[in-house]
Order: sequence, then C-alpha cells, then structure tokens
Amino acid sequence: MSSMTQKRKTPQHLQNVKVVVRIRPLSKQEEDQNVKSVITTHTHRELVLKEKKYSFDRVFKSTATQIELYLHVIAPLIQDVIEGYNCTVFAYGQTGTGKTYTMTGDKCNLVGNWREDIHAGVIPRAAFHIFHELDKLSNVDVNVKVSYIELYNEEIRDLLSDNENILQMYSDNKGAVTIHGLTEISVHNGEGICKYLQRGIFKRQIAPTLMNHQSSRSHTVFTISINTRETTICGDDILKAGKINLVDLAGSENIAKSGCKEIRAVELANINKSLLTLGRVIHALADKSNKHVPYRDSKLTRILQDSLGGHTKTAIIATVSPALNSHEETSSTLEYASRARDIKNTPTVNEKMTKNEVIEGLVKEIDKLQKDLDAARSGTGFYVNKENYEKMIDAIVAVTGEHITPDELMDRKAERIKSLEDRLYSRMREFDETVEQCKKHKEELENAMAMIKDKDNILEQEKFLSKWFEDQTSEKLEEAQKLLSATKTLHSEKEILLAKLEHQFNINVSNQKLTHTAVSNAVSMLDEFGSQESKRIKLSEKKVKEQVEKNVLELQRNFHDTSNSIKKLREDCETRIREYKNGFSIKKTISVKSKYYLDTMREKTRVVEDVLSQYAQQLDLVKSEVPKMEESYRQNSIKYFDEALTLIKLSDDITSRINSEQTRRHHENLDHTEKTLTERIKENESLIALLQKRINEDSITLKRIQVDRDSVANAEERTRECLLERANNLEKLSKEALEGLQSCYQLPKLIAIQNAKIQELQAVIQEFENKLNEISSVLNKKHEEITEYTIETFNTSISNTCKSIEEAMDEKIKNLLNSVDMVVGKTDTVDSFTKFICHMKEVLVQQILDKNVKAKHVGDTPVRQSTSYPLRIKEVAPREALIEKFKQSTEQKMEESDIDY
Ligand SMILES: Nc1ncnc2c1ncn2[C@@H]1O[C@H](COP(=O)(O)OP(=O)(O)OP(=O)(O)O)[C@@H](O)[C@H]1O
Repeated sequence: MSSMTQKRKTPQHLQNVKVVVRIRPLSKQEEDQNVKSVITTHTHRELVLKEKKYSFDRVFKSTATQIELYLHVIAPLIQDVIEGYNCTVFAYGQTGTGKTYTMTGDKCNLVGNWREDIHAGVIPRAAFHIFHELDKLSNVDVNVKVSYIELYNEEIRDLLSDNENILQMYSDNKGAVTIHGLTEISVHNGEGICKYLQRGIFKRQIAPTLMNHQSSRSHTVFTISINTRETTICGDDILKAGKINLVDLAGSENIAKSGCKEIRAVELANINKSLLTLGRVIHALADKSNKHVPYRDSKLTRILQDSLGGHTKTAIIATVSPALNSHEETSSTLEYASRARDIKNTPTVNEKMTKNEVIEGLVKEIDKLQKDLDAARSGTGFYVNKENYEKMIDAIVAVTGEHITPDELMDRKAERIKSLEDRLYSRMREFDETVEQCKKHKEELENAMAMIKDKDNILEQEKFLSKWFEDQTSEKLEEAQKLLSATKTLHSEKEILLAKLEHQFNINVSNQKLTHTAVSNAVSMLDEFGSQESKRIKLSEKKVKEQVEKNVLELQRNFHDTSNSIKKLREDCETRIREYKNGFSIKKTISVKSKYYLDTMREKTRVVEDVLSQYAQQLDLVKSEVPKMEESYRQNSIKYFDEALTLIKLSDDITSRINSEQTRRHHENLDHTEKTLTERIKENESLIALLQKRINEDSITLKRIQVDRDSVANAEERTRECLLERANNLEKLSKEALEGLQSCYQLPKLIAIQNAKIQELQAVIQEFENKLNEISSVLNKKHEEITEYTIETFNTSISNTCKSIEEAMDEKIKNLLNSVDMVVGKTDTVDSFTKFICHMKEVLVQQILDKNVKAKHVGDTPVRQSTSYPLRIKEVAPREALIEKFKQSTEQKMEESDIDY
C-alpha cells in the first residue's frame, strides 16, 4: 500500500454499498444463563429486532456457515479485483459479535480447497480463491502483493514490518491516500498470503475484555493487490491493478460494559472516536443534502475514504449478537448498517496502461532523479548538474536580457528574495489574516449557502406542495360539485321516501294495534278453550275409565262363564264317559245273559240228552209220554227262542239307545262347544287357531268314538247274527227233533243222529262262547283305552284352552286399558283442538285482514336512476409522504444530471 493513487477512467454507474448482517449464535455461556434471543429472521433479507423490522441485502442467520457468507459477499468481488477494481470488505459490529471470526476465522490457514474448509474466514479463503482464479489465466503475468496495517490509538503500524515504526499517511491533491514506507510483500500462492496474515495477527493488539477474552483493540486492513500484464496481438501490454482491502474493525462497545480500565479506556476512547467518525461519514454520505463528509476527522475514515462514497466496490458485514442484553448495541449497529445501504459508490476499473508508456514515464523520472543525485554527490552547487545549470543561465539571459553570472544573479536574487521575503512575510501575515478571515467568511458563507440551500430546498418543496395542493383543490372542487348535485337529487328522493315511510309507519302502528287486539282476543279464547277442554277431557277420561272398567268386568264375567262352560263340558264329558262305561257294562250284562242262556241251553241239551238216554232206556215208557214231551220240548224251545229274541231286541234297543243318547249328548256338547268357541272366536281372533286345533282334536276324538261305536255295533251285529243263526239252528233242531219224535219209532238211529248233532251243536256253542269271550275281552280293552285316552286328551285340551283364554284375556285387558289411556289422552282432544285452531285462524284472519288499514297512495316512489358522483374520495397524501416524494424526484433529477456529466 505504498501508493493508493491510480489513474482512473470515466466514472461508471452508481452502485450502492452492499450491506449484509450476520447474527452470531448464542455463546455457551449465554445459553447456560438462559439469555433470551431477541432477533427473528423472516426472509433472507429481513430481520426483526424487538418488533422493529430492518432490510438488508442479505441476513445470515446464526446457523449460516463461513462458506455461505463468503460465496455471497466476497466471492463475486474476487473476479472484479482481478479485472482491476478496488474492493473493500469490512466487518463492523459490537465487540464479541464475530468480526474477527468472519474475517479471519478460527485459524489462518486453509485445509484443502477454498470451498471445502468449513472454518476458514474471509481472508484465508480469499487468498486461495484468488490464486485459484489466477491459475485459470493464460498468457498473463501476475504479481500479487500483500500488506497489513493496524490502526491503534490513531497510529498506523505495519504488521508485516520487523520494526515498530509508526507510519505516516499523505493525501495528494486528488485526495488519494498514500502510506509512506508501508511493507508490501510479493506472494505466489494462498499459503504465502496466509503465512503473512498469521504473522500480522501475531503482532496485532489483542486484549481480554469482559465481553471477549480475545478482543481486537485495533482496526486492521489486510490488502491483497493484484497486478496483471497481458500482451495484446499488437504487442502492447495491458496492465491491470486491482486490490481488495479486508478490514477488521475493532469492536464498538461501551466502556462500562467492556470493563476497561486506564490504558484500555484510552484505547477504547480512540476506538470509539474512529468508529464515531466512521458513523458520521456514513451518516453524511447517506444524507444527500449534506455536502461535507468528515473523512479527515479520523485516520480510519481517511484510509476508507475511497471505499465510502469513492470508486471502490464496497461490502459491509455488520455482525450482531442475538442476546437480549446486547439489544442496544445491536440496534445501533443495525441503524448504522441500514444507513450505510444508502451510500453510493462509483466503482471504476483502474486504467489499463501499455508497457511502453509506463516505461517512458518511469525512465524520464529516473533520469532526472539520477542527475540530481549525481550533482549532490559531487558537491558542486545546488545539487544541480552542469547541463541543468547551463539551461538555467540560458533561461536567465532570456528572462533578464543581461549576461550575468548565476552567482550575480543569485546575489541580486538573494537581495530581491530578501526584500520579497520581507514583503512576503508581511503579505503572508496579511495573507494569514486574510485567510483566517476568509476561512471565517467562507465558513459563514458556507453556512449561509447551506442555509440558502436548505431554504431553497424548502422553497422548492413548498412550491411542489402548493402546486400539488392546487391540483388537488381543483380536483376536489370538481368532486364536490358532483357530490352536491348527487346530494340534491338524493335529498328530494329522500323527502318522498320519508313521506312514504311516515305513511307506512302510521299504517303499521294502527295495524299493530289491531293485531294486538286480535291476538289478545285469540289469547283469551285460547284460555277459555283450554279450561273447557281440560274439563271435557277430564270428564271423558272418567267416562272412558268407567266404560273400560265395565268392559273389563264383563270380560271377566265372560271369562268365568267360559270357564264354567268348560267345566260343565268337562263334567258332561265325564258323565258321558261314565254313561258310555255303563252302556258297555249293560252290553257286558247282555253278553253274560247270553252266556247264561247258552249255559241254560246247554243244560237243557244235557237234560234232553238225559231224557233221550232215559228215553232209550224207557223207550216203551216214553212212547206214551211222547206227545207230552213233544209239547214240553216245543214250548221250551219257543220259550228259549222267544227269550233269545227278546234278548237280542233288548240288546239292539240298548245299543241304539246308547248310540242315540251318546250322539245326542255329544252333538249337544259339540254344539255348545262350537257355539262357545264361535263366540270366543268372535271376541278374540287370536284364539281362533287354538280353538280350531281343539275342535280338530275333539273331532278326531269324536271320530275315534264313532269308530269304537261302529266296532261295538259290528260286534253286536255279529252276536245278533250268531244268536239268530243259533236260534235258527235251534228251530231247525226242534223241527228235526219233532221229526225225530215223529219218527220215534226209529229211535235208536235217531238217538245216535241226535247225539251227533247235539255234539255238533255243543261244539258250535263252545265256539260261539269262545268268540263271545274273545269279542268281550277285545271290547273291554278297547273301551278302557278309548276311555282313558279321551279323558286325558279332553282334560289336557280343556286346561290348555282355559290357560290360553286366561292369558289372552289378561293381555287383552291390559291392551285395552293402555289404548283407553292413550285414546282418552289424545284423539278427542286433538280433534277438537285442531278444529279450534282452524276456528281461531279464521277469526284472526278475519279480524286482522278485514280491519287492517290499507295503504293509500302517497306520491310515486322515485325511479331508480344512475346518479353519477365520485364513489371514492381520493385520500390526500400526508405532508410527510409528499415531502418524501419530492425528495425522491429531486434525487432522481440529480442522478440523471450526474450521468449526463
Ligand atoms: N458465526 C459464529 N459462529 C460461531 N462462533 C462465532 C460466530 N461469531 C463469533 N463467534 C465466536 O464468538 C467469539 C467472539 O468472536 P470474535 O472474536 O470474532 O468477535 P469480534 O467481533 O471480533 O470481537 P472484538 O471486536 O472484541 O474483537 C469467538 O469465540 C468466536 O469463535
């Protein structure tokens, strides 16, 4: 950095200083103390500090990495530096917020590629990046140099020099700053740069403070200058000279918080002074109206002069802490940073020069200097060489017209100089006084000019505002006219509508009264109806309950009747069965009687046999007795026959009597049962199926009885036939006996025949007896079976029927009571209530509609028509906004005029 002067080209476009903010993460100590974070980031460009929003070119969250920041802020500048631009990146912020971390990183070297090392800060990464980019250039000679200075207590120290000399800085008439005696070292690779960076850091002023145990107490500027030489096809060399200043400022902090004492406090005052000046410079640059920028008030701002509002491409990294206790400092940093965004630079690429021009200039300069040096060494005069001396005599002759020696001339000149010096001194004093006065006047003038400028600005502003207000007034007048005419129309329409509304309101009031009366009538009617209805309901409820109770009693009585009938039926059945049993015993008696008669017959036959045997023995005796015997035999036979016939008749009679009685009774019972069942069916449909079943069972029983009766009748028929056969046989026998008697004379033969026939008859009788016994036992068995079955079936059927009837009766009674309750509670009331409501409706409609006051015609309703009037009154912009607008337009004009220039 021996010379910061460069020839420049025509200024290029204005470019704002790029400002980014980096938020450092909460330190471990802060986390342990549960320090609250007060910064929130919403986008990549905005952050909010305690509800105040700030916008920047980029906001790096606490999680942002070194490479992210580098790629966004520094990487784009590297190519510019190679192209010949001057670039500056400086880190600004409260102490301990990560300025050094950002610029240098945790260590000064790099591991691997410039993109790969995650810890490297801006400087080592840029060192490697630059060489990476330069390596890509072909046919270009490159010279890279580094310098590293420290600004400590307003003194410039060379961090790459072996001595501790304090360097001086000079500004040329163009304002370019040169640091005399600065060490600039050529480097050939990234490692070379890092080596010198490390050396410089070692020498840097660092001290522990309460806020950072390794706080940088000085501002440092690490500069990498790149000079390239490229040979064109014509053989000319194009030289480019760019440089990048990487500035790590000392931390802004307040004395109380830093815990600094004595020396450190002086140090801090200096740090704060230079930072304060930097703030003022930024403020002045951001404020376009302010023409004076106090660069010269501190060495820091003098060094950074070209970077702030000059021809350099500048980026500021504002580092902040998110901690609640640093809120004030963070806010101040953000305010500065946001103001710095308004600074505009005109980056200019350093002039490209051909080698020949440079060399020519340099050769002349070297030649002149060489000659002066030689003269000084030889000690012959004014340290001017002879040739130069002769040139001077020629010039004296040309000016004075006399040929005098330089010495004479010198004497003369010395006198003259002396007098002139005297005059000069007096003039100088005057001049100094005048200068002082001028300075004063100038200051006054400047102040007055500034005031005039301010007034002019204000005047311009007021002109702008009054012009704007004039425009607005005429616009508003027009709007007001429109509104007035629209209001008139609306007013007249409103009058008509109000009259209509008033009329409608009166109608509504009287209708409301009528409605009220009608409703109160309806209410009283409803009350009356309600009391009547409740009485009527209670009455009908009572009636229905009585009726139900009566019905229930009747039903119960019916049930008792039914159960009595069933009982009777059962008794009848039992009687019938008993009678049937009795009938059967009569039949049995008949059978016994038949048997008896048969036995008697057998006895008689035996008697006949005896008689016949006696007859044989007393044949002769008997002959006289024949007629008697014949007669007696005939009489006996007839008697037996008659008796048998009587018996048969009796049996028939009994059977038919039993049958007819049985049938009659059965029919009677059936009729009765049927009748009862039919009644029950009518009363209760649910019992039909059951009763039908019982009827079916009864008819089956009846059929069985019928079948039994038929079988008994058949048996009796067969018995009668047998008896008849036997009677016929007896008749035949008696006839034959008669014939035998007639042929008594042939007695022996006849007796034998008679004996055989008697035996035959005996066998038949025996057979008949057996059959009769057999039939009798079958009949007995059958009869008992039928009787038992019938009684059992009948009993079961009757008890089942009774039970079902009882259950059904209970169910029916319950249902009946339920339905009665329901009916008593609803139907009647609902019907009458519906009727009453209809009536009420009619009455109400009648009362309200007929009596309602009808609306009269009160003027025509205004026709809907489009009234044109301004729908929205444009808001008048507040004075501040207008002033802002004015400022913007003025700035724009200024910028345009700058560009034209
Ligand atoms: N973005 C970050 N990520 C991780 N650690 C960080 C970050 N920023 C700062 N630090 C850490 O915070 C501490 C203070 O940082 P640093 O010394 O860089 O602050 P400074 O602003 O340079 O302070 P001073 O102005 O006092 O020199 C260091 O230990 C550093 O490693």
